[in-house]
Amino acid sequence: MVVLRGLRRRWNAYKYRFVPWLAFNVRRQRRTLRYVPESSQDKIVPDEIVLETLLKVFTALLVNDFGRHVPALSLLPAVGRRYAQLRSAALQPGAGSSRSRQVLLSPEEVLFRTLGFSVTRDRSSLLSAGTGVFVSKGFVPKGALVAMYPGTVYRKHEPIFFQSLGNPFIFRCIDGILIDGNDKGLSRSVYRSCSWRDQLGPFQMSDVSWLTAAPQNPLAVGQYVNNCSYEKAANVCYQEFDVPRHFPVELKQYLPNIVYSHEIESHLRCVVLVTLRDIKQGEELFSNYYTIVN
Ligand SMILES: C[S@@+](CC[C@H](N)C(=O)[O-])C[C@H]1O[C@@H](n2cnc3c(N)ncnc32)[C@H](O)[C@@H]1O
Repeated sequence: MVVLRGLRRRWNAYKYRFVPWLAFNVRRQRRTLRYVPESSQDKIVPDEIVLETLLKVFTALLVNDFGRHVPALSLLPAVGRRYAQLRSAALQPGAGSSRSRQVLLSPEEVLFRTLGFSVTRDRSSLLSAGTGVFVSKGFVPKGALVAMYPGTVYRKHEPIFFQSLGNPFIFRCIDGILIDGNDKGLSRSVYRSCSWRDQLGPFQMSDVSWLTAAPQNPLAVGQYVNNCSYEKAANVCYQEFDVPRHFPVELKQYLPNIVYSHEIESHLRCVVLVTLRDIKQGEELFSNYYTIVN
């Protein structure tokens, strides 16, 4: 009996890393476990709002990190001019005093000043669930973008077998696209290598800092959100977002996703986490691992 219970506990902790089990259950349970009604294909947050939110946060991060970007920005005059406009808009009276804006703030503080909350990783409130993600400051209203799911983006036929072994961070989109959000081992090396491959002169086309303990994009912690349970209902949900081609090149350095290969022209797939209800400071985020809105 004790042995059986032990085995069951180990399986419950392991099954989310077992890709065939995940694939089977996503397909089988999509109908019953989705938080959006079957009749509705609408996203909880429209794409335009997701884009607007990302642009707002990324611009604030760029403005805050001004010194580091001056050499790169001066190489592309058009981008430099756009950046100068963004910066002066951000420094206008009413957008915070210019003196306080000159000080380099932590990314979490920039997020708090921009969206009214910040999120961080910490020990989960669930026993033996490892790390989780918490609203560390402020308040997140229902229907807001609260985090991003970082990682390498694989299309169906692309080789992910070795990266997937014992990997609990593989996220499956409804159309079969996979996102590997593991910040360790082979997954980490693949992400870094793709990121170097895509670098455009001084411009990074993606953010590699989510692989560290101090991500420069503070939203890029969604891979650490734990699964809901009877006691802890889901308060966030996954939503797919394709990055439009016109996304500003100077802001791509904050995107925590990269495509594994460039075989065909396609949009970069991101997955964002959006809130299902108001979430207060100190609360942990919980998702349903089978809930995706495409
Ligand atoms: C994507 S990871 C989430 C981050 C993880 N907590 C960590 O510290 O790395 C998924 C893994 O977290 C653990 N986990 C997630 N939700 C859980 C829950 N409700 N109860 C127990 N463990 C959970 C399982 O080990 C699962 O394989």
